Amino acid sequence: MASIDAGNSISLQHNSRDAHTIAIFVGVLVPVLFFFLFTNMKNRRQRGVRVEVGGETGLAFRNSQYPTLLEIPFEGASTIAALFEQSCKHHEHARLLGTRKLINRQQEVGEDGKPCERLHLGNYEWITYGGAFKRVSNFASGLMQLGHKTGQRTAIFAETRAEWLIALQACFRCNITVVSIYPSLGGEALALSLNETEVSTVICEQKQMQKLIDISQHLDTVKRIVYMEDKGITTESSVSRTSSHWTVSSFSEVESLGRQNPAKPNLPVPADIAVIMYTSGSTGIPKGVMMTHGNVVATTAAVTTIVPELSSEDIYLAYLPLGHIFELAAECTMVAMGCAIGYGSPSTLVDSSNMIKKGTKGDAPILRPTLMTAVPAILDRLRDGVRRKVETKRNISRKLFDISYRRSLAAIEGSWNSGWAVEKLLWDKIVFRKIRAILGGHVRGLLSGGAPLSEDTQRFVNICIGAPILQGYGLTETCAGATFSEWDDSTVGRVGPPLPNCYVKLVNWEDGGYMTNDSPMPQGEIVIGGANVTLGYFKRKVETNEVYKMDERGTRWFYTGDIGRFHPDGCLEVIDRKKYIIKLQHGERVPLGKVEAALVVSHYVENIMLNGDHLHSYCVALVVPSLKALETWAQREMLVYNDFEDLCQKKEAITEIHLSLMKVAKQANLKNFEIPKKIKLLPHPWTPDTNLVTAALKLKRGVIQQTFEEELKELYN
Ligand SMILES: Nc1ncnc2c1ncn2[C@@H]1O[C@H](COP(=O)(O)OP(=O)(O)OP(=O)(O)O)[C@@H](O)[C@H]1O
Repeated sequence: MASIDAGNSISLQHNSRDAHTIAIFVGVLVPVLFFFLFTNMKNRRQRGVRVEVGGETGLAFRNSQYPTLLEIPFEGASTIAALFEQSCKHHEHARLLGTRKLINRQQEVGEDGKPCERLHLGNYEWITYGGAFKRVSNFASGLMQLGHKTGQRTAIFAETRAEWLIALQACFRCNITVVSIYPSLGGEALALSLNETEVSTVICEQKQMQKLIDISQHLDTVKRIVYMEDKGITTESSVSRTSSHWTVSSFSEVESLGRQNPAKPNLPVPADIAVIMYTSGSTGIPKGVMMTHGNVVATTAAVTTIVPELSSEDIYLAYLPLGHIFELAAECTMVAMGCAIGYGSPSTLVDSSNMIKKGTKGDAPILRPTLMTAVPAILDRLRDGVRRKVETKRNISRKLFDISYRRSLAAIEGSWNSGWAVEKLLWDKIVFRKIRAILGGHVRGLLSGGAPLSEDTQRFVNICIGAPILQGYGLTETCAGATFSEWDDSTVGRVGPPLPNCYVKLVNWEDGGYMTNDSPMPQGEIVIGGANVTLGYFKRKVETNEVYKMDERGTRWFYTGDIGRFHPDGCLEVIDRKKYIIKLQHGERVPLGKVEAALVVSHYVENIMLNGDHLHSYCVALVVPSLKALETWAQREMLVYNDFEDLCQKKEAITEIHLSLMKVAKQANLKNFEIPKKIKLLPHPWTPDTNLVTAALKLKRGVIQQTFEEELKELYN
């Protein structure tokens, strides 16, 4: 018995040891093995593949999932008008356009002591796809009734709002080409673009009327104005003053005119020009790009493949300028998939936005979007806002944030022992939930584009928002999209493989020394070919022929002037624009935009422009400091100063910001010659109104260099 007992106990011990081993194997090794397998598979996936194409010799890639180029999102949707009509029928009862109710406007005094307007906004009020289709049809009929003829052009001169999209779609139903104009455009540029494109009807916001009145003597072709009504803004006097020149009608008058006089649509074909869109103007005078319906639907088709399971369950927050192709393409994509679009603005986006009345809610927390777009400057601000908020917290909360951030970062970067589901849930619940609430708490994807995004910002926002930050690369000339990083690609600093609607080719830039046989990665000028490449610049044949080329196989190529490199998995990294890669006195090359994107990570920096040239051996920088960050530091240091302007002159402030720039430069592995040796602090913000940045918040280098010529000279003394 005893031996049996002993044997039993031994075999029991054996069994329990075996069970233990199995448990360890199943509980630890299997997940670890799976983790490595999965991570490897994800990281090794070939996202872009080589392709043989026509035209200039180079190295071309296409999207690995699409052997042939995608041109339309659905059967029959070959124009934006047809796509809109199909979607409205298919999603008739789903919500399409949401606008916040304006409760009142109030004049207050801002933090800087200047008067400012604050808005008390209520909930979103919605129009369904069916309702929007009726309004579009009515507005289209109304325009015809007013006397606007097919073949004449309209201009939309307004901030992003539901009526923008209604007017745009209405024009397309009558095959009218729309000229899109940024509301921040100054009088002279406004007159120039309206005259150049021979616009007959301007559709604007009530608040933009005065700008038109001021230049009315210089407008050669405008015959009528349709203004979008704004609650609480009166234009009676302006309307009567202009009536001698133009026919002036309100948006709702045109709709009701159309309702009473329905007209047959005159639908476009894919080759018709849908939009003449002006480029941002970051490198000079904006050029009008002619985009066909075919171009826009090709972009729409491609972008629908980027966001998984895009559907009428999705809510998109629209607030970037619709006059920029990035926003227009995003909204067309949302419409194609039946999503709801809630309108907001950069100055009312979150609770702390400068036009939101204290104690009331920003657009995002009310709308609770699932998808958003952003330009890098906005993501940088979001990151700074979160960092500032964390800094004001008690020591323990700060520590908790740091730990959770570090652990989440390690998980994303592939550490096997962090970021497991339970741990992730814990950090989400106790740390990140509050940050996510800033944008409503439901964002599942954020699309960034239009300019270089710093790796630090991309990662920071990705972790804090808990959603992928997809980076896209494209130009107005390529109808936004050329490449987009993919949903499951957790790397930063790259812009993904080619979109399924185009090829992306690198060609040698010998003068700059970027060659397709460079090692370890091929480099060169980025050339884009496919259905999204637009017709060219309006009335600028010479410039068009310089950068647009048709190859022997019928593919249209656009030479972007940007320099990039392809990673082994077929993803593109944009190095910078040719124009922005400058050579210093001793021949070192500095990609200004890329370096600025790394330096803007300093929490002291609101805006920065790096400057360098072949006459000097070092770079310098003009910096607009963040008022909040610099003043908080100055108070902590008990520095005495009169006002912000005075603070920006203080040696201590300059040194503090310079040190911070050097720190972030080191973290981003910048080379010594890329780091500015001297800096100048400028107290006034660079906004589109100052003409120092574009409507999409990109630097206008030429204008900045001219405006601060003296300051730059001083920095080189
Ligand atoms: N993800 C990105 N990373 C880096 N640069 C980008 C990215 N997306 C866009 N860009 C830059 O933006 C440029 C396209 O910008 P856009 O079409 O808005 O007008 P613009 O080129 O700034 O204006 P203009 O042609 O009048 O100077 C590209 O050529 C590229 O330099």
